[in-house]
Amino acid sequence: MRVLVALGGNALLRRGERPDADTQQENLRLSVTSLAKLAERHELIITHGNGPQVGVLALESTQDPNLTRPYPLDTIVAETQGMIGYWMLQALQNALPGRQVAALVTQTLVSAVDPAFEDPTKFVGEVYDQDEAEKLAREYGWTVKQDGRHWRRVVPSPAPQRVVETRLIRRLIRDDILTICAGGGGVPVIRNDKGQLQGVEAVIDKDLTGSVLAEALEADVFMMLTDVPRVARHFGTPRQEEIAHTTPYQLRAEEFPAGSMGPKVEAACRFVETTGDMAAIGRLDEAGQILEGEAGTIVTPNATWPLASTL
Ligand SMILES: Nc1ncnc2c1ncn2[C@@H]1O[C@H](COP(=O)(O)OP(=O)(O)O)[C@@H](O)[C@H]1O
Ligand SMILES: NC(=O)OP(=O)(O)O
Repeated sequence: MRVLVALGGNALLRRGERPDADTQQENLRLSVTSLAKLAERHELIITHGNGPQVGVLALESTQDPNLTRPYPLDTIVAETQGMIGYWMLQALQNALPGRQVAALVTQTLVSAVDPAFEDPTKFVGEVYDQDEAEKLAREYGWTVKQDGRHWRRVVPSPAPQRVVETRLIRRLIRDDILTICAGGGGVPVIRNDKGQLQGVEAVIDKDLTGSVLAEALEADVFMMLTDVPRVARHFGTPRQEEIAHTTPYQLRAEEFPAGSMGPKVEAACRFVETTGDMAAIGRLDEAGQILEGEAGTIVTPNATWPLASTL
């Protein structure tokens, strides 16, 4: 089976950990164990988040006295693809000796007039208390918003339209190369009035890009791996109820938070509605069971649809 996996932030950083390189590399070394098992049996394409890392590099660039202006976000997303791509490449090569692995810098097309440019929603970087966040916003011209109990910087997050390097990725898959791509949702680009690719200041949601890429690559399964076992109704309340199997129709009747489960549910619905194939959301260490339909939240076109693993 062809499986596109979108790897959540906790594979790199657990809650409360400092974003040091060695911490993230060690976390990834453990995280790739379950991916390596999948890669032995399936055609795997891997994408990953970059929200915390974009924030670290953007702040570093903002505070660099040698720069006339901070590096733009498209450049910083490319930096995170290189950095996280390198960590993942090495972890996977060490877990799968002899296997060819590639980590690509890839771009994702967005619309230049996407309304998201006027309304930043994507959380990046560290969490602050309200006073500190507002001070940084004044100092650096950031927009900050509340994220649960904390405050964080937000940046525009336009809708992904297409991964520019889709054909190249397809060729790598055909050659049995385990490919890491579209990291951090991809470097956001538009086509300018001369028809040329040009970077824009944004961070695209990796799950939404994952869904677009999974469709373009004709993946059988689109799997989003995070730190909760299943999507839940009434999450975080005494009425919490985990969802084992559902459909886009049922999911669209519920509400999920914009900064976390919302984009995952939307990405799952879009993939299933467009392709008629299976999407899933669950824990990284249960990836194998999720593919068998024994863990995670499985999303299929209808309630009686056969699981991908039984086809
Ligand atoms: N209805 C829900 N069901 C399950 N988890 C939810 C729900 N609503 C919000 N969440 C939160 O969403 C988080 C996963 O989203 P996020 O942290 O953005 O993922 P990642 O960084 O792993 O891609 C979970 O850790 C959980 O706290
Ligand atoms: N780009 C992106 O969606 O990153 P996170 O998943 O880390 O927020």
